[in-house]
Amino acid sequence: GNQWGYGKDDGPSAWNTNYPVADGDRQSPIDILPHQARHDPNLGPIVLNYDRCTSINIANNGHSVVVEFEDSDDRSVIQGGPLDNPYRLKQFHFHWGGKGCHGSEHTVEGNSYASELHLVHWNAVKFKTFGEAASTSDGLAVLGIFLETGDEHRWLHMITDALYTVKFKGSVTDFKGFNPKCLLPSSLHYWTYLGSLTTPPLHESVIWIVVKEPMIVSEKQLGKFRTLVFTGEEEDERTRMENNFRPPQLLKGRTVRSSN
Ligand SMILES: C[C@H](CNC(=O)c1ccc(S(N)(=O)=O)cc1)Cn1ccc2ccccc21
Ligand SMILES: [Zn+2]
Repeated sequence: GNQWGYGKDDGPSAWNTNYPVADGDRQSPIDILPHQARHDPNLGPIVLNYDRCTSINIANNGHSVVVEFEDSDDRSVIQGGPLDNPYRLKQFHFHWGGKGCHGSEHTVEGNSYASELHLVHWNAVKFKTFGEAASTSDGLAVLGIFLETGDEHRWLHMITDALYTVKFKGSVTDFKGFNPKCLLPSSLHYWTYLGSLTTPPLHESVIWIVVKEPMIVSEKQLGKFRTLVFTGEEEDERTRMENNFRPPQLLKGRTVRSSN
């Protein structure tokens, strides 16, 4: 099939071969210029109702580590801000760099963060399935949170302690009772713009909500993400999972709005 990755031959610069939308008009991520963002007083706060969220498993899909949620009802939704409907939490995952390098996808005035967390939600009011929402304009809302290195994050160990169970591509293990609300920074002020999935198939279906305040994690915690490998247990080469980020794409005239 359309094998893609983050290497020299199958990485972001080659994606447009199998996914021509890679050169489209609303691709993500982007470099955010705060002074050029339009402050919109009509942009209300983001509201997260995760209190009854149900995490199911944690998996290595060969591109990142993903925690999946039960999304058969509105038990965990995001609403408000730029969103006209509540969007259901489907999964969250991370993008990160190599040791001492940066690995966020969005950048701010050309500056990268160490990593970026994506909480992926879909519009179950307008669409019957995640797949349908993922391939239709504004079917998805992704909340992006930057990770910056500093003190240890008091709750991230719940994720990093499980990473050894999903070292290889294709591994999945139970991961119940985790509420990602514990990962969020204190302020949810954000930038928002219309964009895309940042990995193939790169569908232009995402309302991006990028939180301004980063969460702080320790270098040691971040290093545990790099113990994962892109490759399957049966493959002989072990390629460390790191630098799984797409670089910023052209804005092509889009407006980035800013909550207060
Ligand atoms: C498009 C989908 C696979 N891709 C994603 O779900 C996805 C989500 C978020 C991002 S990011 N980095 O922009 O936040 C990137 C890719 C395949 N797919 C199609 C139907 C479907 C049903 C269940 C699961 C996956 C499914
Ligand atoms: Zn992502």
